[in-house]
Amino acid sequence: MAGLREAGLAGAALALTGGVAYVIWNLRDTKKRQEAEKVMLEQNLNAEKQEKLVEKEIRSETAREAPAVSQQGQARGSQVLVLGLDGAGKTSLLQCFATGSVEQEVSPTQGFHAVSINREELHIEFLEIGGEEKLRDYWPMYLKKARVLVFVLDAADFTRFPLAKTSLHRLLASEPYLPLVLLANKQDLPGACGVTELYESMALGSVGDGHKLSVLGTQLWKGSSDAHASAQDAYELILEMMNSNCEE
Ligand SMILES: Nc1nc2c(ncn2[C@@H]2O[C@H](COP(=O)(O)OP(=O)(O)OP(=O)(O)O)[C@@H](O)[C@H]2O)c(=O)[nH]1
Ligand SMILES: [Mg+2]
Repeated sequence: MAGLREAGLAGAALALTGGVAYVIWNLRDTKKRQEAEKVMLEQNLNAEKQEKLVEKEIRSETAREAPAVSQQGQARGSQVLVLGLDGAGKTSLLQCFATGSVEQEVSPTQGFHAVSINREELHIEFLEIGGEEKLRDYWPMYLKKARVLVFVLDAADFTRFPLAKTSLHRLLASEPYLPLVLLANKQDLPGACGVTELYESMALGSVGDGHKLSVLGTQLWKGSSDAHASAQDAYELILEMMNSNCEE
C-alpha cells in the first residue's frame, strides 16, 4: 500500500511538475507566438507598404485597343513611344522596366501596352503599340505626343530588315525632330547584327540632322541574367534622350 501511495504521490508530483512545466512552456510558447505574430504582422505591414509603393511607382496596363488619339493631346509630355515590328521584344523591354527581369511568358500585344513609372520627380509613360501589320497604320498617330521614340528591332531577323527600315524611316520623316533610340535586340542569338552594321542596314546616316539618335544592343529574353543590365542601359539612354529633348 505504502509503495502504491508513494507511487501515487510521486505520480501526483510528476503530474504537478509536468503541469507547471506545461504552463511555463505554454506561457513561453504564447510569448513566443505573440512575438512571432508581432514579427509577422510587421512583415505583412512592410510587404503591404512595399506593394503600395511599387503600385504607386509602376503601373502597367494592357488593352486590345490603343488609347484614343484625341485623349493624347498635342503637347509633348513624358511619353516614350515604343514601336517596332511584331516579335521584336517591345513587351519584353517594358516588362524588364516594370519588374527588373523577364520572368513571365510574353504574348503578342493586340492593342497597346503602357507602363508608367513614377519615382520622386520623375514620371515616364512608356507606350507600346503592337507591331502586327494591322496595327502599324496606327503608329504615326501617337508620334505627336512622344518625347522620344524607341524603335525595337530583332537584330537576328535579317529577312525583315528592309520592312523595319521602311517602317522606321516613314516615322522619322513625319517627325523630323523626334529623338530616336534604336534597340538592336536579341543580341544573344547567333549571328545577330551588331550596332555598327545595323546603323548601315537601317540607313541611319541618311536620317536628317534634326534627329538625335542612339543605337544600343540589348538582350531581353526570358530568364536571361543579362536582361536586367540590358534594360537598365536602355532605360538610362532613354532618360538621357528625354532630357536632351527638354533642353531644346
Ligand atoms: N532570344 C531572344 N528572344 C527574345 C528577346 N527579346 C524578346 N524575345 C522573345 O521574342 C518574342 C517576342 O517578344 P515580345 O516582347 O512579345 O515582342 P513584341 O515586340 O512586344 O511583339 P508584338 O507585341 O507582337 O508587337 C518572345 O518570345 C520573347 O521572349 C531577346 O533579346 N532574345
Ligand atoms: Mg508586345
